[in-house]
Amino acid sequence: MSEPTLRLKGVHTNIAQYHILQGVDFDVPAGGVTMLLGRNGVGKTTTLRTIMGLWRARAGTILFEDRDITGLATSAIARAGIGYVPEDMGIFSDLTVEENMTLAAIGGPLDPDRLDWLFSAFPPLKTFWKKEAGNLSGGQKQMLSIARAMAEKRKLYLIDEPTKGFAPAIVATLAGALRELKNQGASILLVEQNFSVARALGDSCAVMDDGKIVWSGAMAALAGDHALQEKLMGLSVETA
Ligand SMILES: Nc1ncnc2c1ncn2[C@@H]1O[C@H](COP(=O)(O)OP(=O)(O)OP(=O)(O)O)[C@@H](O)[C@H]1O
Repeated sequence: MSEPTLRLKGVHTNIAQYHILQGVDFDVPAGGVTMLLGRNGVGKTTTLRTIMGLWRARAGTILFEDRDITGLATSAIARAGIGYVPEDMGIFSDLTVEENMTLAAIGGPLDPDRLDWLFSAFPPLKTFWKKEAGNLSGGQKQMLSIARAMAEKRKLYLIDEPTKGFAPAIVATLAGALRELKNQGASILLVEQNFSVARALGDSCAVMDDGKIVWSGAMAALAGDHALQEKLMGLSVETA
């Protein structure tokens, strides 16, 4: 396996008095999709937020391309080359789609070729370019949220439950865009409860329980072992 793009070593995070991450260790290989799976409430979102510096690790190390990013400001982590799609989408409802996209491009103006690609992946963004984001449907808001993280080429994308609650056609559009991003050579760390999407997109996989990684390996190995899925993730996995 190639050198990891991201490495977490013994990461502990507290939220208020609660000890949520209890020594998280895993690697995200360079290129391809790493799934972060596990039951509800085991710490997946907290892991992504800790990587982005939105929660502070109180112990442990986070290395991005061999650089220690633990303790850096979120803006510095983004500038280092990590894009983040939060579970709550993080878009500005009062601003237009265009303004949302323009603000997301932290390095300068939007690249026209990049924008053309995003329009082909997410056609509603072109249709509603001058409209307020608050007027978009839920699926279109999610497209905007993902497109914002993709507004500039990044080395690593952290994406939190992008398909949650959406109809199959929207799920297919979102998954198709993530596949294209992967085919462009990006590294993606993806939290996803829809096991069909996880199986279709994932190359490697880390499974969390109770604030720790309890299994890691090839996605194909987990996808082919129903007893292991049941043991690690129980009934929270949608196998449809
Ligand atoms: N702001 C907060 N204040 C207090 N506890 C929190 C807060 N955010 C998360 N937690 C707790 O931290 C634990 C881990 O939550 P987290 O959102 O990381 O889990 P998750 O694996 O992403 O779950 P889900 O699939 O439900 O999003 C949960 O017990 C949750 O209740």
